[in-house]
Amino acid sequence: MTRTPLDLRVRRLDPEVPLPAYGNPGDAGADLCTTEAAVLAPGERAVLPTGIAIALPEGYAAFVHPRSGLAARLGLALVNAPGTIDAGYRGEIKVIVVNLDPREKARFERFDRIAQLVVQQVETVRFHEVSELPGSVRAEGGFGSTGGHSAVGGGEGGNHYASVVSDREGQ
Ligand SMILES: O=c1ccn([C@H]2C[C@H](O)[C@@H](COP(=O)(O)OP(=O)(O)OP(=O)(O)O)O2)c(=O)[nH]1
Ligand SMILES: [Mg+2]
Repeated sequence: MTRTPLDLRVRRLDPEVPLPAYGNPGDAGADLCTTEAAVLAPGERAVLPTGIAIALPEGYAAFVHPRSGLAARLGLALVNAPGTIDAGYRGEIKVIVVNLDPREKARFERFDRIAQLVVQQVETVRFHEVSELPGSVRAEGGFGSTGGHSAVGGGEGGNHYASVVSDREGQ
């Protein structure tokens, strides 16, 4: 069964920028382009404009996700991944990128696809303060409570994570 896509109003703030587009039918993320060329030195970050503004219906949010091809090839990450676009936001969608490659610059031309936008329904809640929460199997276990990882534990000087956890337990 084919689902009817949600109609979303988009404003082009740059008349030439391509509209966000899905690479394949059924993809979750629609690609966003940068309207500015950029060169990022190793470790450098930048806020890239997309030339796009949207009006999401109430009860929706859009999330700016990294593109895995750029992550694998260039070491490009989004500092705030995923970036949250609130339903009421009418400004330009911007993408906060960082070059995590230790040696190579990351170069982008105008209209390169730099990130992808995932539109989702979201709940808003009313927060009711209580003195006790209902029980659960997990209870307060977290941060690796279900088992370790080969990179964590043992190994010389490599267990910063475990020391953080045990410091907290001592408090
Ligand atoms: O990657 C992003 C993340 C956010 N935004 C825009 C849309 C979002 O609705 C607004 C605020 O984002 P967020 O709530 O994450 O930032 P904040 O630091 O909490 O700002 P504010 O105080 O405006 O909520 O900024 C972007 O354009 N790109
Ligand atoms: Mg906010």
